[in-house]
Amino acid sequence: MVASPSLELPAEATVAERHEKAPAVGERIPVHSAVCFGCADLPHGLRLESWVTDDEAGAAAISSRMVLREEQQGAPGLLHGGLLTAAFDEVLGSVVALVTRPCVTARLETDFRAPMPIGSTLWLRGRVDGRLGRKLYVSGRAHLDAPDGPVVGTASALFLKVEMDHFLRNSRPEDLEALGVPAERIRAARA
Ligand SMILES: CCCCC/C=C\C/C=C\C/C=C\C/C=C\CCCC(=O)SCCNC(=O)CCNC(=O)[C@H](O)C(C)(C)COP(=O)(O)OP(=O)(O)OC[C@H]1O[C@@H](n2cnc3c(N)ncnc32)[C@H](O)[C@@H]1OP(=O)(O)O
Repeated sequence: MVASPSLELPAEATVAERHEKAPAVGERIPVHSAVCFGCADLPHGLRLESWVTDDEAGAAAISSRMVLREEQQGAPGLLHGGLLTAAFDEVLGSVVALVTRPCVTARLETDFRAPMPIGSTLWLRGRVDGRLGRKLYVSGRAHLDAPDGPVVGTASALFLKVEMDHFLRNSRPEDLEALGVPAERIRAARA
């Protein structure tokens, strides 16, 4: 499958290794925010669980697991397609965060290859294929019911490194203050 031109890995891109402070191979990736739709243990969330995995080329890679629930249906008995894309956003965002942070999704393309029955488990993989300046090129695969089960979806994405100011300027002030960010710092970023 050929990705859109802006998602193609440039020849000058370099291998994106895990940051020295990132979790090691085999370790669970901690929930990055208690309110995250993707990884937090919320009644309405995807509840993805992720682990750091090994990669032949030394690139950052993860494996994730998601159980498909009744309330996630699109067609009867099948996962809503947008939720596979949301799952890839979480998985690919989490693998990028092993390299550098904070980053945001700029472009995300999903290929739906087979239906995903409710009650089954998705095993997703994400890998940072390369980095060029602020741009991180990532790809992912979703397998049904086993880490090496049939491939039901694939994804390619571009993430961009941003400064903390991105959140200081755009997140709701009350949410930032709840994280302990001083009101003065928020005001200064927005001045
Ligand atoms: C104190 C508060 C702390 C808050 C917590 C912080 C961090 C959290 C930590 C860890 C997170 C861990 C895990 C996360 C897991 C899952 C989260 C899921 C991820 C998300 O849920 S995240 C939300 C959705 N996401 C957005 O909300 C982004 C909205 N958007 C923007 O904010 C801007 O759009 C931005 C910043 C993307 C770019 O803006 P910009 O001004 O920085 O960059 P600019 O436009 O100059 O582009 C520079 C070069 O990228 C190329 N480029 C840009 N966009 C492109 C596109 N779409 N397609 C192809 N190429 C593109 C240009 O063509 C140019 O390329 P070139 O340099 O070659 O010309």
